[in-house]
Amino acid sequence: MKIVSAKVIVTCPGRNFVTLKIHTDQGVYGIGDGTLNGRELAVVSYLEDHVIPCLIGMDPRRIEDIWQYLYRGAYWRRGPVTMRAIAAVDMALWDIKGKMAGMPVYQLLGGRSRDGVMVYGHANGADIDQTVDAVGKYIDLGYKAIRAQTGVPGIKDAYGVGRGTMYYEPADAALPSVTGWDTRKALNYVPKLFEKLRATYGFDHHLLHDGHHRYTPQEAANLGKMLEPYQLFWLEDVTPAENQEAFKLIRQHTVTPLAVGEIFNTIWDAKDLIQNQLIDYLRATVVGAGGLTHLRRLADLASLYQIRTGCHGATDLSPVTMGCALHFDTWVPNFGIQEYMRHSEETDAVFPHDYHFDKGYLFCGEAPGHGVDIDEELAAKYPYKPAYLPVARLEDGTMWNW
Ligand SMILES: O=C(O)C(=O)C[C@H](O)[C@H](O)CO
Ligand SMILES: [Mg+2]
Repeated sequence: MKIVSAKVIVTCPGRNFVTLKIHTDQGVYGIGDGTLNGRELAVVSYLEDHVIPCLIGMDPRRIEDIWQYLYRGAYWRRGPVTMRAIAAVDMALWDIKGKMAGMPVYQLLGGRSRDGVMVYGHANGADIDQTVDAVGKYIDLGYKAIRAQTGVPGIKDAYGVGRGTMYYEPADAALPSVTGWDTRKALNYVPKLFEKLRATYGFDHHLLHDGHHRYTPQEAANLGKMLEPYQLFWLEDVTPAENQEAFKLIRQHTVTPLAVGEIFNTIWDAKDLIQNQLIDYLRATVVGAGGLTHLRRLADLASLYQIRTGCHGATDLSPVTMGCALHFDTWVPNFGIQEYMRHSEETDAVFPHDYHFDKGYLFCGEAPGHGVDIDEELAAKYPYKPAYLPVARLEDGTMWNW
């Protein structure tokens, strides 16, 4: 069996997606996601100019060998562009293997560990009252877990407060828009949101919050401590994780569960965090961390330390990644939760899929492969549109982490 051709499809049904389609000499094809929000065309070039020429003639059944070939063979290891390109190939190859075997991907991974995949939705509002109302709407929709982000008085366009209630699309401008940040203001306000959420809805639902890399380790420890009475499911990306040791300081001061890793590319980004038990949930996902082949290595290492998975699932990850993630989540023994930011109707139409939401859970389908396809004719109607993530600056103009 051989790979005979592969192509990259870029489409923008409301936001940009990079999709790889690999064809084999047996008439079977596979689909993979390589979207890198705000830097999409770098992955397109990496795939078209440097990966696809090497794939032609290879045996698509050799998923592991092709992964090693693209990782070790590049010499230049890791990084978001390389690892997303590898992920796109990997997803397409698992899709092909599933179709050849007549089995859904979760069966190939080892079979079902659970009936459904618990997800969390994104509630946000301009202030505490609006955010509390938004959480109520998610509860009415049957969600068991909800991430809550609020606008903060005095902070321009605080992270997580989007346009619309069901979609949050931060990559919103042809050049990066400038948002603000002020830790003092956030520390004054965010705990009050969770106080009000618990007072309004009680403690039956899981609540989550994303610090989006804004706090220093000391500030993060302070926030974690202040949030303890509200029993969060997790506090995410509370400080940047390039320095994995930084989490020791946070851990010493708070029992609020910590999640990190949506920007991790490989197991090396998470190794010390995992082995020192500095986090509780790992946010790495299929497109970010080199596909299913590499993500399961991360999950296995994490399982030795009772750390559970919580795959990134924002809308910049295409339905192809969501499909793969749901097969992974259905299998992985140390599953924690799956993020689920709904895609727009236009996106869902471009990527027909067989997963579905019901009462706070997502369910992957039983179609052979990962169950997500691309309607190329429809995709062609939505050409690429440059869109950047925002940047963040402090009040005095200093560049900060968005
Ligand atoms: O979903 C989350 O937790 C995020 O932090 C979303 C990110 O801002 C988004 O994926 C950036 O492209
Ligand atoms: Mg996040």
